[in-house]
Amino acid sequence: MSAGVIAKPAVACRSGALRGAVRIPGDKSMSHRALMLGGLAAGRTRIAGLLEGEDIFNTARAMQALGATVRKEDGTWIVDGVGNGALLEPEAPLDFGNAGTGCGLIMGLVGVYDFATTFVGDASLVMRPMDRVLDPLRQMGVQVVSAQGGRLPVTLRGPKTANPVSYRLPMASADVKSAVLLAGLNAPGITTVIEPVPTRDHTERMLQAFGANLTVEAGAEGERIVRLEGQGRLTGQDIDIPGDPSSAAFPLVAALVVPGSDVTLLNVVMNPNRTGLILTLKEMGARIDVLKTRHQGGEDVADLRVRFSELKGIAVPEDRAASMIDEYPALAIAAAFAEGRTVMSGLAELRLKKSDRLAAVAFGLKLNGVDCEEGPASLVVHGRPDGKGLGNAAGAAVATHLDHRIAMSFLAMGLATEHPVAVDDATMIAASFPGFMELMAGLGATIE
Ligand SMILES: O=C(O)C1=C[C@@H](OP(=O)(O)O)[C@@H](O)[C@H](O)C1
Ligand SMILES: C=C(OP(=O)(O)O)C(=O)O
Repeated sequence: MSAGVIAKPAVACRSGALRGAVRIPGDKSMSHRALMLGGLAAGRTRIAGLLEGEDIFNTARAMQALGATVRKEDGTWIVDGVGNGALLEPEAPLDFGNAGTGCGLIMGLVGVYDFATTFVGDASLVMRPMDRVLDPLRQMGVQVVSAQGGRLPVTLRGPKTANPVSYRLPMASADVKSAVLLAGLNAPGITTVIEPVPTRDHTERMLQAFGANLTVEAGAEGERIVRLEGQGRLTGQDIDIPGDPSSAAFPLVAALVVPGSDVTLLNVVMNPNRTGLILTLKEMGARIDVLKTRHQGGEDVADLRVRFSELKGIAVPEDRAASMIDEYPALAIAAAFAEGRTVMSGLAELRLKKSDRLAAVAFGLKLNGVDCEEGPASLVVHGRPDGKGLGNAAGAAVATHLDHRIAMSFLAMGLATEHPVAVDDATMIAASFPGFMELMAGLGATIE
């Protein structure tokens, strides 16, 4: 949210059983990539199911500033691309608002071009370290001017000809992997990314669908080696984007913790790099049925039937973190209603998201009566299955720090606590889940 926008507090109250079948909005990761590759490819890309969230609109505006045409016609987004290698110099700084992925990926996409591009963002985005993306770009010959630690505002100027690199990811990050691959599209020869821990692979899948020569090979000890041939032709595609599992997480967790609930979430991406939350909740005793598995937009998708469940705490395997990185705030809410202790570890990356999510979740849980311990990269939650005594009778609000997932997680929590749960600002929910309030109300949730 840009400075000057007025915060909109919200309160969730203990609700009766949640019931119904709902369609989850389009996947945010896929929506960013569809607009970027559509804007870059030669010819027309038609996108159905695009997430109409603020993070995505910022990517759409950036692609327009780089020469693509983006418009909506009869419910479908139509993108006319410039052709690989033919992005235009933007006339003004590109403003990514709250969106780290939009910003990081487009730094790769356009940063290697031989002109200057400036990147700006909101009060959350300017706090986020972008050096993780800028370091490989520097190796490719990009000149970087930035605030301290690679923070925004950042200005990039590419070399006459970019060096293709072989880059081993120092952290599990699909954003960094994707930025390097997108930069490699404009470098002669082969760009290689080695990821020690697999992360979401939507960039690889979509690049292949647009015609890029990209291969994935298994390396030693579970490494993935991605090789991309630069300067190839990309051709516009028709894409049908399925529902975002990271958005599904909120009604899913709400249905698990509100007694009597029986909810079906339609059309959810089931890419194995995105399903860590479902696996974890099932280990905790969640009744989640994965129904009608099928294929859409190059991904497996399914409907999820979710029923109220008696959950028990577990130790969440650390090596699962990348497959549920955005879902820990929602998982922490499920853990607040589980019998016993839930131990989440390997969470250093959570401190670098739209907010310091480890601190924000621990603060919100404590404010609402949940016993928890925050470590440098871990969170232990002691659950209270019936929600008795939980919530904040005095109406104190959880600080959301411009983070949509903190807002939605705590609103889901308040549906099953004895006292209401308030958040200081629900406006950021529009980043990823514009119809959240209406969707939850349709299921029977009381959120004001
Ligand atoms: O590639 C993506 O679309 C995303 C990757 C993740 O970030 P990292 O790759 O930095 O972990 C995730 O947190 C973000 O919401 C979306
Ligand atoms: C971290 C997130 O997004 P981004 O990194 O794109 O800002 C998110 O949506 O949870």
